[in-house]
Amino acid sequence: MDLFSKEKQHFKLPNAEIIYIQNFFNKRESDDYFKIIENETNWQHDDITVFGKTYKQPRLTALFGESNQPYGYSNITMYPKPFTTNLKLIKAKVEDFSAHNFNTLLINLYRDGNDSNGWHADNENELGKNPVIASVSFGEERPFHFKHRTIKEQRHKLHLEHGSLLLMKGEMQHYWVHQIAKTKKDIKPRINLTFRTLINV
Ligand SMILES: O=C(O)CCC(=O)C(=O)O
Ligand SMILES: [Fe+2]
Repeated sequence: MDLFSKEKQHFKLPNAEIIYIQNFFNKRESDDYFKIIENETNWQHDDITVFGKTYKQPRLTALFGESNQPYGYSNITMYPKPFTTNLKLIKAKVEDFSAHNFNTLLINLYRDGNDSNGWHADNENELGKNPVIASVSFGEERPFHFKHRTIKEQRHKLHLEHGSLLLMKGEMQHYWVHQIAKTKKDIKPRINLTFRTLINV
């Protein structure tokens, strides 16, 4: 039955391919995974340096990997922990659906509306040329904004619902940037899992 309630949206945009599945996990699975991941994860709170000034990153993070290869972005180098049983289950389902293998998982915990993820692209060399990135969301729904770097009218917003899957493919990480903005609304925490494939560079 679950299959029929899944809504799949396919967005064909200039220089990007985006697929969104609303109920990739059902409500019960999503509630359970939210609690499990929130409690089982050893959250990190890293410093980031922007224009020579050091701040605490406005969210908590954790990295999981199939090897010991570190992953670095915005002056942060993260060292992976081995995948847990639950994270392996989520990864298997995402891989099955996307027909793509992932070896790395970056998890973000947005504790409240003050937590955010500024405009960026996931374009590090070790992600390869046109990376496929799979993003699973649990908890509070937050808008995901994305805009084309040069085509100014290409600005969009997708509400990433509890239990949803967002696939970013094609040239997206070269031509587009994305963000999770802060909000003044009184909101509950959100967990986002981004599966990536690191290559040896
Ligand atoms: O929280 C999200 O939905 C986006 C996360 C993200 O862009 C990232 O971790 O690179
Ligand atoms: Fe990102």
